[in-house]
Amino acid sequence: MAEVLTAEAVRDELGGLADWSGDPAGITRTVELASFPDAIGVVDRVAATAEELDHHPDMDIRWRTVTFRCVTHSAGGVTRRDIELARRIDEIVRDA
Ligand SMILES: C[C@H](O)[C@H](O)[C@H]1CNC2=NC(N)=NC(=O)C2=N1
Repeated sequence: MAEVLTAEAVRDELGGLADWSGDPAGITRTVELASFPDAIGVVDRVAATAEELDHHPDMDIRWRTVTFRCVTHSAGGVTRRDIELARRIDEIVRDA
């Protein structure tokens, strides 16, 4: 099973993930899209990537604002898999 990162390791990784915040309990990013359909489009693309990685973010949709939370539920905290997922979410948001 993937190991939960230390607080220091999460802080280091967040240095490369400027739009994310959090700690070993979870990392989050909130994004406001231009419209509700745009928000759903982003969620749909993130869902496809999550299936590809077999690693799934929590996603909270409020009209055109989406909050992503990455935590490895089976490990009980943030692992490298969450950092990779966050990077992939950033790519999808960048292209939206
Ligand atoms: C069998 C499969 O790998 C697991 O159920 C995966 C699926 N996606 C997951 N996603 C997340 N975020 N945490 C998990 O523990 C997790 N477990």
